Amino acid sequence: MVSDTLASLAARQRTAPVDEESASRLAAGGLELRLVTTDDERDAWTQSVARGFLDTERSAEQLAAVRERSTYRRAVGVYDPSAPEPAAPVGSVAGWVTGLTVPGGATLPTLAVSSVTVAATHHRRGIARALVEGELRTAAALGVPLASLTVSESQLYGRYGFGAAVPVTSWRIDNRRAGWIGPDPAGRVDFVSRERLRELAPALHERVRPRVVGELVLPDGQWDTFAGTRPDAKQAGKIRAVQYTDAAGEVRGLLAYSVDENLADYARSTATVSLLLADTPDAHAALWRFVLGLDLIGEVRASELSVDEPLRWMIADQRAAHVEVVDHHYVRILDVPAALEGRCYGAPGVLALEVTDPLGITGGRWVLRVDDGGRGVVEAWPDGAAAPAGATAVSLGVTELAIVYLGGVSLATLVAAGRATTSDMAHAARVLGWHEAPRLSFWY
Ligand SMILES: CC(=O)SCCNC(=O)CCNC(=O)[C@H](O)C(C)(C)COP(=O)(O)OP(=O)(O)OC[C@H]1O[C@@H](n2cnc3c(N)ncnc32)[C@H](O)[C@@H]1OP(=O)(O)O
Repeated sequence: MVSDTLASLAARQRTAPVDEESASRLAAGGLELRLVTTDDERDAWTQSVARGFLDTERSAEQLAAVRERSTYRRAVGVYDPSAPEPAAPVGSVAGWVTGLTVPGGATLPTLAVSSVTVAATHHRRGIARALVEGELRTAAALGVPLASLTVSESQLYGRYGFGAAVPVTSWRIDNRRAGWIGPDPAGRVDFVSRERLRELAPALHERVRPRVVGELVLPDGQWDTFAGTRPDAKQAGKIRAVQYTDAAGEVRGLLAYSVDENLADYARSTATVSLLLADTPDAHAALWRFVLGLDLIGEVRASELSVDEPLRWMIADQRAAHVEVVDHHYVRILDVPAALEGRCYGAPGVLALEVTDPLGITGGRWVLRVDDGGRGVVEAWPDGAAAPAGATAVSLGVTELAIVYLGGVSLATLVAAGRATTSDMAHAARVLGWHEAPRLSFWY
């Protein structure tokens, strides 16, 4: 459940004025930075975003569906008063405050950033930089400790302090070859309607999400995308929905997949899993077992799975699966002490941290003391003061701190890559590490 703090931060972020520094930087180039408020502005903004993401012009029905489902998001546009159609923004960004699961199971507020586009007529003039930096400063000023996003291109966001904290895997499985050696759970698997999947998924996700580091509280409207229940959904009828019910009669898992026929060899068609939500190991195993056993299917595809996905250990022939690791969920720390105190740690110890932030939002020096239970307390470490006796020194950029923040990448790896330094690599890596790989199961 979204806490009151999260809801109140989200409400304040939605209506906060645009960042003055970015507004004046853009004004110097003859451009205006504005919040999108009216329906007409929202529709024009949505059309610009669709074009920016190589999509088709939106129909009236699609615009209405977007309007109805995006009230939780703040939308900001950049306008060019000298353009022939000045009401159409030349730059866009959306952002909303939601919850991110961090090591230890706490849900911390994060500014989810999306829909960053700049018209091809106006690109490479600093518009995206002004939009992203402005939204980060606005969220930081409100006290939001983190920001996060998923990306179209990997090299765009490191310059703003975002780090690829949650790598995930994409799978292509030769299901005939794989061979099931996992469990055969006692519950039952049934096809259900997409509407039923839509109805059950939000509560099931909120049961699972606090246990999975890296997952976000999902805006309600996104479930319509998974279930194909938006009025404007494309090819919604391709989505097949399945539920797993345990022996006690409780629904513990949901699966959505679609099939593409192989016209050259019908018996080697492809099934693509778009959602596999499991509350128990039994539900997880039963749904994978079901999908790998589908008739007429020669390949099963799935993406946004953990780098440590247990499926690997439920198939007899691991080489039947081609697994690719991809960068997926990027995190930006906006408040180092709040972020560090929000998570738990892999081992006790004292770290003396020097963090640099090129945007000047949250760089500085802190001492992190982690107790035997893995809880961390952060103290200021003033410039010029010596580090506490016995502390392990760690020096890194805010991007690198974000990369290790969720425990998905070891500090030892970043040291080996020349992106961080420490006086005791093994100890610092153990403290900052976490026992489970993080995951984010969707794009936003
Ligand atoms: C969270 C999300 O929404 S991810 C989606 C990102 N958007 C897209 O992929 C849609 C298509 N692309 C676009 O709309 C634009 O090209 C954008 C938004 C990526 C960039 O917008 P621009 O206004 O051209 O960027 P801007 O001029 O502010 O450049 C900022 C920096 O990013 C760099 N940059 C911009 N685009 C790219 C790119 N495609 N590849 C590498 N670097 C880039 C610039 O060189 C500049 O670097 P610097 O300031 O460190 O010297």
